[in-house]
Amino acid sequence: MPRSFKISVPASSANIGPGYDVLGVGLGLYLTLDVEINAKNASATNNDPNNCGISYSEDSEGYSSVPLKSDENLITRTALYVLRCNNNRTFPSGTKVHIHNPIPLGRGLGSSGAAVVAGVMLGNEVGQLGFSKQRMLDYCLMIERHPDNITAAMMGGFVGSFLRDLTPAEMERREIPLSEVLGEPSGGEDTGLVPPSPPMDIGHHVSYKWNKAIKCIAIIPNFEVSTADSRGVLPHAYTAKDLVFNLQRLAVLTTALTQDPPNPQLIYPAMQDRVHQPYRKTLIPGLTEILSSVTPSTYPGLLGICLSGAGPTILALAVDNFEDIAEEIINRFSKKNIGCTWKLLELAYDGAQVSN
Ligand SMILES: Nc1ncnc2c1ncn2[C@@H]1O[C@H](COP(=O)(O)OP(=O)(O)OP(=O)(O)O)[C@@H](O)[C@H]1O
Ligand SMILES: N[C@@H](CCO)C(=O)O
Repeated sequence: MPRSFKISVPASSANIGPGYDVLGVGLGLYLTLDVEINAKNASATNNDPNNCGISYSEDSEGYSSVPLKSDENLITRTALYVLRCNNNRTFPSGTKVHIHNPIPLGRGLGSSGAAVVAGVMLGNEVGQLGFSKQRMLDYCLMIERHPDNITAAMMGGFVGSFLRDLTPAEMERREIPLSEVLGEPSGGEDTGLVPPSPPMDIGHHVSYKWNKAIKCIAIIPNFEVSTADSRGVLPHAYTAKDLVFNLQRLAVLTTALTQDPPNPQLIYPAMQDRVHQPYRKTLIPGLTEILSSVTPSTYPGLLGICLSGAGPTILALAVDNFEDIAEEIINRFSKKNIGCTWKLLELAYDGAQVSN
């Protein structure tokens, strides 16, 4: 039976300063998948062994580099994971997925989180599995193992999340190497392996309010930092002083961003961090100076500034003066010979959606 639907998933910015692996906001920049299932048109799937033809719009980020084989592309690989956990080896015959991706890859705007959420939703839809968003988050967490980007992408808005304690057996299932969860690209062979299903209700989250006057300025440098590399430079242990520094700010920030009018004297210091940003300066030239020198007193309208996710994008929250704030940060990066683009984004309040 021919069927078509669309999946849309927002970009996201994680951490928001002190909330490393905890806070995230969905951003109004959407990865979209136009999906067609039409058994009569099977040739359009490019003879893919999993029955799935993939195309990207030419203006998509990563257009010339993302893999188009269903067992290599992060979106369809994730969908195959969900399907194979649920007794389907492949996509339905004649599945076509056309992707439009405006989210820059490897820049700290949650491109992989959006791809994983889109992939889980795709598996859920084509397999007609009927999972709730909460259950789909479990699948996402088997792939992207920190909850901040995927919760923001799935649920939208401003969210805080944590992972529940797992039993030893659940822990073993969740810590299975990613290659065994997603399967290695097999060159077309179906290995027949059934991947591990996720434990139930791994992620817990809460949605905060957000003062809608606050806009997000994303200043996006022209180089990539992979999340894995950016996590690799972090220490394994912290002093109590540094942890308390972050906890105090985290507690204040979640409410400060709801207040009307927003108070820059509260928000700016509450967005400081000692857990990840100081260590990531080795990967992002100029980071420390940028974070400390663009302030609400030099740029009225600015509320706070931080590294977006694992970087290198800088996220500035502001109610006014957007262009001047962006230009100042772009100028500071240009002194390090780094070019940037910038976007003014609203929050994506609704999160990931499927529509007909
Ligand atoms: N739309 C997409 N289609 C296919 N692969 C994608 C897509 N989006 C992201 N990816 C994969 O995810 C990788 C980027 O993931 P990574 O976690 O390093 O960065 P990010 O998600 O953009 O940043 P952050 O997690 O800090 O917000 C890309 O190099 C690509 O392999
Ligand atoms: N919390 C994550 C977000 C990036 O995926 C990090 O900072 O590494």
